[in-house]
Formats: sequence, C-alpha cells, structure tokens
Amino acid sequence: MQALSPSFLRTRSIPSTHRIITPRHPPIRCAYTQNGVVGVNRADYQTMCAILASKVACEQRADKSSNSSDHSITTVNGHRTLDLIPIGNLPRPLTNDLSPAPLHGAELRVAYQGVPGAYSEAAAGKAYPGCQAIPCDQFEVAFQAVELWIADRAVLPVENSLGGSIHRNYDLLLRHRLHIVGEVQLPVHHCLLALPGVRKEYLTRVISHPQALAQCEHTLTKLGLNVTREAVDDTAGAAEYVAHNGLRDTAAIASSRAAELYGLQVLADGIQDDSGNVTRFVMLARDPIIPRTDRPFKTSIVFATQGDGGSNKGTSALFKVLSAFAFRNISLTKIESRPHRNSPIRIIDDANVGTAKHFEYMFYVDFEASMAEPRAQNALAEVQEFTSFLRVLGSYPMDMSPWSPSRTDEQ
Ligand SMILES: O=C(O)C(=O)C[C@]1(C(=O)O)C=C[C@@H](O)C=C1
Repeated sequence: MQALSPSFLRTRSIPSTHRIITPRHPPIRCAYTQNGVVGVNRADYQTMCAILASKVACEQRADKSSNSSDHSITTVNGHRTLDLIPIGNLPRPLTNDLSPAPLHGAELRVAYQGVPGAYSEAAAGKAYPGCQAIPCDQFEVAFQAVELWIADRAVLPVENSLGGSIHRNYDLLLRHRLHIVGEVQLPVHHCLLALPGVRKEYLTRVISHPQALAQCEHTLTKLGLNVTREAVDDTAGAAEYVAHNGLRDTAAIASSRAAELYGLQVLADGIQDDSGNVTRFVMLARDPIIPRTDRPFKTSIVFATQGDGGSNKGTSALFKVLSAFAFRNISLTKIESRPHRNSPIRIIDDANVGTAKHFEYMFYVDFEASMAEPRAQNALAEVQEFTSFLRVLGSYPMDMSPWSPSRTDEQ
C-alpha cells in the first residue's frame, strides 16, 4: 500500500496548544455538507480544491526532480504528497463500481481519517491491498473525498469490541449518499510510545484518539502512570505530535508502525485492555455493489419508526420491524440508535399530559443476508410498513477472515 503524507486533506481540530504541523498549503476545511450544516457551500469547497490544486501543482513543478515520472505522488518538504488535479479535470474511474469490489486495491485511491500509521490506514491496506491510501484529517473529509472523485473508496471505523460504536460515522452515513461496499475487522494492538530515552516516570500526559484512550483505560491505571489523558484526532497523529514537538513529558497511544514512522520508542506493548481488541471498518463507494448469494453477505439499513401516535408508536413499531427479520430466521448482528436530528424531541399534546417529551431515533441495523435473497427482500417490504423512513446503506460481503490475536503485521 502506498502511503501519502497527510499534508493534503487535513484540517486538524485538536486544540491550538496541540497543533502538530503548520501545513505548507492552506488546509481544506471540512466544509460543504449536503444539509448545509457547516459554513462553506459545495461550490466554495470545489473552488478551494481547485485553488489548492493549482498551487500545489505549481510548487510541485518546481520541486520535481527531472527523473520523476510519477504524476500522482511528489515529494514536498520531504513529505510525499498528493499531486492534485483541478476538480474539472478529475479522471474518470478505472473500474465500473457496479461490479463487485475488486479483490485487490491496486490503483484504487482509498481515503481514511488520520495520518500514516493510523489503524484506519492499516484497515485500508487490509481491505484493498496495494491501494493508494489518502489521509484525511476528519471523517467528513473522507466522505467528501469520495463524493468529489478525489478518492474511489473511503474506509471508516464504525465499531470497536471494547469502545462500542463510533457514532460520528453513523451520523455521516445518513447525511451522505455513499454506499457500504464491504467491511473489514482489524485486530487493534496498542503501544505506549515516547521519545527515545524517556522513561515512564517522566510522563505527565498521555494523548491519543478517544477510542484508543478508552480501549487502554484500565491498563494505563495498572501501569501506575500519574498522567492526564488528552484526546486528539487519531492515534498516529498523537505519535507525530510527540515526535515533532520533542515532548519528553508526553506519551502517545498508537501502533508500532507509528513508532517506526515517527522515530519513537515503545515503552509498553499491547496495552489494550483486552487482547481480543478488534475494530470493524466499512468501505464506502459512490455506487453500490451488486448483491450476491454465493458467499455470506451482510446488509446494513437505517430506518425511523412511524411517529403517528397510533398502534405503531414507540417500542411496538420497533418490535414489529425486528420480528420481520426473526420470522425469516435472519440474524441481526448489530442495532444502534441515534437521535433523529430533524425532529429530536416530540411533544405529546395529550389531553392528559401536555408536556411529555419523547426522543425520536434513527435505528441502524445490520443483518446477515444478501439483498439478492428473497427472504431479505420480503423482510424489508414488511419493515417498510412500520417505518416512516428506510434506506439500505449497503449489501456487501461479510469479513469472514479467521480470528487472530491482536498482534498483526498490518500494524
Ligand atoms: O486513530 C486511529 O488510528 C484510527 O484509525 C481511528 C480508530 C477509531 O476511530 O476507532 C480506529 C481504530 C482504533 O479503534 C482506534 C482509533
């Protein structure tokens, strides 16, 4: 897998005291969203991409050595960067996304959140060996990279065996129109990293991604460290921050690959609270894949139950939806609820109680069946009767890779 430097799709949101690098080029701000939630609109965002692209292209022309024949990757300031092409000239994809996802990721550009050495980068490599991994500083930017054809796929964490769901990505799946085309499960093996020569006794602070901090919570206490814990955008970014700022009182929780990349020593190895620590990632594309029946498939849906106050209300509707799967022997592997952003609170204007408030939720369900199977189609036809909103996020091959302990070469 080719790793590109993070200097492109980056807008760090760590506090200014934690800022890691001053990017040479103005960062692309997480900007346009379809709901217009964030300040800048789509046109502005595209313009920014184009301006950035031409600036980078100009500077890179000067920087390119005469023997460089690679037009997609260039060295700037010692960092490998993406050679951007103005938006209007973006190349057409090499593959037809309606065909099954390729087994190998050669030529595929895969966006992930974080910087090189992040677990998401490892997940991109597991999902699409040989792909070109494109670091993005926020999940939203990874979605946008695919929507704007800067990347062909995005790989995003959705749940962890210790920390639970990564809610942000559930919300983004709903807000964006990308399709889930696959999943990978990655054993996550955390290390405590510090500058060479630093001892545990010197540490006053440990920084990492909030999920990683949560996954190591008990082990950090057991190590007897008298440290504050601070959250940053990703694990490898934490390692990079310690290294670039020469911090001798701060350790990062990250992978052993991050230690190698940023020249840190491993103070403690395997500090996740459970050796079976696994994160599940989904792969996203602009188009869905055609569901099949010749191998195990999973389907992910999101729905809202009807809030009509009649017989379908509340738990009754949810029960009916879930029984549509149970009656057909379809196993559910996951159910998650998230607040319904468009109507977060419902006031029941009853004759009796005029002030009662109920939260409205979106339900995300993963079930073990392919949309090519009649039983799955029938289940969804029935589900539709009890829902005010239903969307299939994707029907995709299940990750059936055999269980292996958390230490892997991918990290
Ligand atoms: O920070 C990283 O390295 C990531 O890839 C993100 C992430 C996550 O969001 O859960 C991925 C896997 C681990 O669970 C910890 C962090």
